[in-house]
Amino acid sequence: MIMNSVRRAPVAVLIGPPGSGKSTIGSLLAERLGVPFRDTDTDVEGTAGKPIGDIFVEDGEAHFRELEAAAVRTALDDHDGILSVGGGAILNPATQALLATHTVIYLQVALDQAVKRVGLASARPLLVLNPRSQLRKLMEERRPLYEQLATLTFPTDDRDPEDLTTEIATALTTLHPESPENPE
Ligand SMILES: Nc1ncnc2c1ncn2[C@@H]1O[C@H](COP(=O)(O)OP(=O)(O)OP(=O)(O)O)[C@@H](O)[C@H]1O
Ligand SMILES: O=C(O)C1=C[C@@H](O)[C@@H](O)[C@H](O)C1
Ligand SMILES: [Mg+2]
Repeated sequence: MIMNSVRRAPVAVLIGPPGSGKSTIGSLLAERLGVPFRDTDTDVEGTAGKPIGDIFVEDGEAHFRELEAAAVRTALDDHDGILSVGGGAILNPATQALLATHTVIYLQVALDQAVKRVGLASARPLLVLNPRSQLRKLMEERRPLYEQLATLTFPTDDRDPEDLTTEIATALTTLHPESPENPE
């Protein structure tokens, strides 16, 4: 018997700047759709055996970006749920090319809200010194890439995470009505 291998691919890949809610909304969305959730930041930490902050300090950002590109490539091949990628993963040209063949959800956030949100969350090595100006700079640099790669875009400012998750789940069901996670 010859069996063709079935391609596994994420239901959707979440992109956006730090604090846009990729990890938070990604996890809620996966739960809502009954599929697994994966976050490449967590995969990179697993591979390196240490937190992202330590990778930046001990090995440098360039090494982190190599681990990140490999983690994204593996997850895109291997994961059939919701995938969140690190905020800067879209800077890598090979990753950009891979994402062009997937359903990509861009979570938008305004600078003010991103600053408040990252202030509440765990350490982010790129935002240790003057988080507001660092965030502004990276958001301005990356915005065109996020926009170019997005299949669907959702503003997240002043949105309740559960309500936003409902809106995204509905949009995904409309986009892919035949998917197994969307039974009639
Ligand atoms: N829609 C939202 N409204 C209010 N707070 C939110 C929303 N989405 C996320 N948050 C909060 O913002 C913080 C950052 O969210 P999260 O870690 O999900 O962002 P991220 O995009 O994964 O960031 P990073 O790129 O650094 O991994 C968390 O404390 C989270 O609870
Ligand atoms: O925006 C970025 O460049 C980053 C975002 C985080 O998700 C982590 O991937 C890391 O802190 C770098
Ligand atoms: Mg995250």
